[in-house]
Amino acid sequence: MRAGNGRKSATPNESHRVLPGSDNAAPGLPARKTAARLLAAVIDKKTPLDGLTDNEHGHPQYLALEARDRALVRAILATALRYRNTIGALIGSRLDRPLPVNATALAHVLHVAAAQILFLDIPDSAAVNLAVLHAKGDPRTARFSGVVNGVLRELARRKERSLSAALAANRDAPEWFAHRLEEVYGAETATAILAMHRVEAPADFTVVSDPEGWARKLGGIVLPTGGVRVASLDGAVPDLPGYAEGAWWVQDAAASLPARMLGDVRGSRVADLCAAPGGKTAQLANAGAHVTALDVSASRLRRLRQNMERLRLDVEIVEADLMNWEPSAAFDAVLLDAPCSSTGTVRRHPDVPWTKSPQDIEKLAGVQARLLSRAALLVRPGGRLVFSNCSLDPAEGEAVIAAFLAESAGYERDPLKPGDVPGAEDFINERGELRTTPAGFSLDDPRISGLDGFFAARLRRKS
Ligand SMILES: C[S@@+](CC[C@H](N)C(=O)[O-])C[C@H]1O[C@@H](n2cnc3c(N)ncnc32)[C@H](O)[C@@H]1O
Repeated sequence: MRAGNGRKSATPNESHRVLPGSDNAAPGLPARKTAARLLAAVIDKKTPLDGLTDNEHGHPQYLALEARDRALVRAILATALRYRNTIGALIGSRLDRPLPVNATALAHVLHVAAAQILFLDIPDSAAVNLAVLHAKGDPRTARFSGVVNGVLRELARRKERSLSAALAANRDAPEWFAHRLEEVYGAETATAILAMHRVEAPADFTVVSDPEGWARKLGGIVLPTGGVRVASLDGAVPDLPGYAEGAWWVQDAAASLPARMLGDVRGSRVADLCAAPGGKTAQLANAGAHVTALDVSASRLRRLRQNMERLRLDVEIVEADLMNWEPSAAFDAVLLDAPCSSTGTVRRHPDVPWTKSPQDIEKLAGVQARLLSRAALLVRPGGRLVFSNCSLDPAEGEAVIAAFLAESAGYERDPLKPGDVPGAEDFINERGELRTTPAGFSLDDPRISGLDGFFAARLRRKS
């Protein structure tokens, strides 16, 4: 199959004009075009997918679609990103020579179609025909429409034979990320983490009470950490039983652990810094603390307020930058769930490794160090401070804490002991810190296994 030669290859700067005669009204074509456009934004411009597919402020092309097509676009993109290298290798194997490096528009059309053919429940013929129409309608790809047709038909014809070998031969992550996981966790754990990144995460719920009852009503299981896990949801979260009455909130099992590391907070004054959208605020308020929830983002605080209203939890909400916030008195306990690279959430956000870089991790580690030094000033003598985030990288976790302790004589470790947070015993490291990865909670069925990657350390301000 010919990919065309370098001289004739398309340039990324060509316009997105639609060629005359292309069938723009074909059912399903706008969804495929949108998927390719958003894939380009993620891969070429490093734009996070969450923003592009936000139902209020998302990409205009996405917002123009009906709800069903939006869901299709999200499914195509999640699949195309989760299996990006496997898909790329299979496309490559059907080409005589690699695609020219600047033929990115063509690559995105092929990846969007291949994701459907290889992994989604969509007829191969529909995926191929729409990709060909798509290619014909865009001046950047029109001359490659024959290549698109040939490559995708071959891919569909041989998928039974080639897919499992390709899955075994490829790591579905950018090289920097796979390499870093291996360096930090060793080859075996890195492989297990990357395998979990291919699987859609289950839905986890933190319940106000009666986990067994809610597991039955939601069709799930009770996790060792006390939350409820459902393999996949039937419909939208607000339509589930218990939503309106505030009986639970959606929160990954790992994300539920840092707030519990503060211990018994009943009646204590607790500051949840970097609080929005409020999963940990809800845990602390539900446990009986007087919570001050602070965040710098007004829009994220709006979501926090709505969540607290639904859960009927009373918390003080402060919109401020932690770096210059001056509360009137110190707190009994402080939780700092700092902004991070989010590399622990790849199962839910498969764009993360493709949009983040080692430089982002380095920059975020600096932000975390500054926020931690600031948060440390807000704890009363003898009080506890928990620092957490959802990065898999020790530069944003273990190293931040080690550096903080090295220069903060007024603080000491308050190591986590087995039993402090029931169900988290397997995740306590030798320094008494919490470290989870998606390879944890490994059950027989991968669809109900795993948890987000999280780090949390507990410190005490010396009296
Ligand atoms: C990881 S999220 C917090 C998630 C939240 N703790 C939860 O469990 O739902 C990090 C938050 O930090 C906030 N943030 C970032 N920089 C901040 C700053 N300088 N001051 C206050 N909040 C900040 C962001 O707006 C974001 O909401």
